Amino acid sequence: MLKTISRSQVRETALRQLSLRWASSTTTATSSSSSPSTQTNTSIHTHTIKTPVGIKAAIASLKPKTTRLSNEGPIECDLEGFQLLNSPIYNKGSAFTKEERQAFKLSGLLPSQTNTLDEQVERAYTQFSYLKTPLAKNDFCTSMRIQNKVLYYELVRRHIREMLPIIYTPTEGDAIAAYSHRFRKPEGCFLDITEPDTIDERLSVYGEDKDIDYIVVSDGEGILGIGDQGVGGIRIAIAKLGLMTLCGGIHPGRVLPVVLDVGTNNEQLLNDDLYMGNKFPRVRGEEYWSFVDKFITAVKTRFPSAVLHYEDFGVTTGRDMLYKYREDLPSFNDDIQGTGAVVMASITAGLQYTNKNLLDTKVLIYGAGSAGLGIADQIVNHMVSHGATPEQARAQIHTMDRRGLILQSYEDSTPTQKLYADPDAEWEGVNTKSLVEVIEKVKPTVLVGCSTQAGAFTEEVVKTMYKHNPQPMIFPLSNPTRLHEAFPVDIMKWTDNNALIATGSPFQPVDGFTISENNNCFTFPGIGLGAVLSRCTTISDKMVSAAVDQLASLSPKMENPKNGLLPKLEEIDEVSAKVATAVILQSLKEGTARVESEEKPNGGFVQVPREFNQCLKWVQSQMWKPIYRPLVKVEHVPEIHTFQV
Ligand SMILES: NC(=O)C1=CN([C@@H]2O[C@H](COP(=O)(O)OP(=O)(O)OC[C@H]3O[C@@H](n4cnc5c(N)ncnc54)[C@H](O)[C@@H]3O)[C@@H](O)[C@H]2O)C=CC1
Ligand SMILES: CC(=O)C(=O)O
Ligand SMILES: [Mg+2]
Repeated sequence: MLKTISRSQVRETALRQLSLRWASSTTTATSSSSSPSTQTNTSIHTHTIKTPVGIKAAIASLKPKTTRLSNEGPIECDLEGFQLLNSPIYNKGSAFTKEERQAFKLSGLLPSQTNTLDEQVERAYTQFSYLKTPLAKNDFCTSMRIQNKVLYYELVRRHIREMLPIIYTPTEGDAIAAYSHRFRKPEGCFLDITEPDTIDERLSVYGEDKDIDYIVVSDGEGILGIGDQGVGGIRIAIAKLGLMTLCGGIHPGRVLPVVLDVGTNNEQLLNDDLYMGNKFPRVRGEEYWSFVDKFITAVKTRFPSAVLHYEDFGVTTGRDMLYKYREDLPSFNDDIQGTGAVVMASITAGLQYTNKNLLDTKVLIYGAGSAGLGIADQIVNHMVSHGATPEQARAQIHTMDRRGLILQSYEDSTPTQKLYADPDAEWEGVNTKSLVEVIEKVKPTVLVGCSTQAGAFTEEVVKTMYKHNPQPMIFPLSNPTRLHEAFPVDIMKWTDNNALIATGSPFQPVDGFTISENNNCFTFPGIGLGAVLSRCTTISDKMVSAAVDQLASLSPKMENPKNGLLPKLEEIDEVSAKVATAVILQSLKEGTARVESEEKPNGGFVQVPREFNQCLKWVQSQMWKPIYRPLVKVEHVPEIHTFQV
């Protein structure tokens, strides 16, 4: 129980906490025999601490200007009254204890009863359930997220199956499309191409050095299958970061959503008086890339240990960006690598279940854009790491776009499409625009849809797949739900319930068969967490492949044919921790991890266990959890805690 605390007690408590945390951080990672219950939740995340002068001096005498963020014990807080209630990181609403209410001048601002987090979650869920439309529920969640992070994440965690489609795809797509009309409160960081020299100043509001672990950036051109949404793209960055916290345990005060407002080609937005972004066509070419260069430089300089995640850029931009800056900073394109990895994991699980060989697998990708080509690349990476040459692997993959099967004679193909183009001579006499004819010739093991063409996997298409495979893998991945190439209920009907399905959005089971949501949320939070914790210099293909193998190994399909290809959503935080562990171990193996060169505040260096289960425990100990912790009143604490991101 927290009592009113005097300055000297505060100092004592703070110092005790610090020394405890520092002491325990020495043993956490290195002690292989400690049980989970004795493991301390000591994060390697560090930040500048601004505590009262006396404490500052004491801290300085102990070691440097940084302290550790922990996941347990009291938290220092310098806010009070309305400011505290308005700080989503610290706010507990009706759960502030009597003592905290007195210490933080909250007594007159709250009704007399104190609630537990359980009671708050129950009340919030009842309010959520009353709301009639997904968008109204999405608004409710947004408002809760900017009021109280612990309550929000605990609410969503407990109702993840029901709430994920509200806070993520498909509802988030509708919320983004309506961004300027439903706007209430700004969140995130807006970078404006008309003011390229203000990038660092704009980022500086979010701190410096080690204040930020993870950044999601979008220019809003290719949002969730609904195309160009301009400045509304800020919300995909916010949504993805929400999942980084929910599934990947990244601290919600140490993330940064960024939109690059470079204009929009969406006529509807350009003609909308309420549209809140730059009202001119997208800037391209040299000016665009010079803006992006400045952004990357600013990120590297200001937040040198942050991981950068690209989301929903246009088809060629996203790819160019990934490869241009890949060696410069730890960066990752979710639509290319995250999606590729989860599809490869589903394929691997399907191959294990049907007892087929990876290198004999033929894949037809319908929709050779960012996601489709990312999937193709990931399949190649995986085949190569399992013994194929890149040429052999690419020969197993066929791609189609709006022109039909991509042939070598097509001059307007992108460089990546050209890698997968089929020789014209092999396709003489075949109508390469017909999906059915292409399937007849290729006889693919797997058909992947990321074309945004609703209903493209017709009965004839699916039955042709089934004719050549007793258990065809059919993955309609296009979001939102209405754009799916086929619905699972039809695919199962047309294949006598024999298809192995994974979808882009959630679907109900069909005849007791779970339909796995082949969502990249099974990969990006784990890959991102692994990159943050390993402090890797780059996110390599092999690190992504390690994530694939780990995710596939968690497939529940072998246990019961009615299970899905991927684990249950309810297990996603555990899945992410395991994926992160595989990524960290791979990074250590490759020598790109910097975590072990991080000096601990009490001297010595972080040591990450090499044994999988021990490393997993360490990873789990680093993950932020939505629990209320006692607040300790101090005069100054890191400003980062007050951000609403
Ligand atoms: N489930 C998941 O985790 C993810 C799903 N997606 C979804 O995948 C879809 C595609 O996304 P992106 O690749 O980013 O878009 P994109 O615009 O880069 O690619 C779409 C591709 O589909 C092709 N296409 C259009 N009409 C076609 C037709 N009639 N026949 C064959 N191909 C056709 C286009 O030529 C283009 O190559 C979206 O719906 C997106 O929401 C994307 C990323 C992750
Ligand atoms: C899920 C996702 O990243 C997309 O549809 O773009
Ligand atoms: Mg995306």
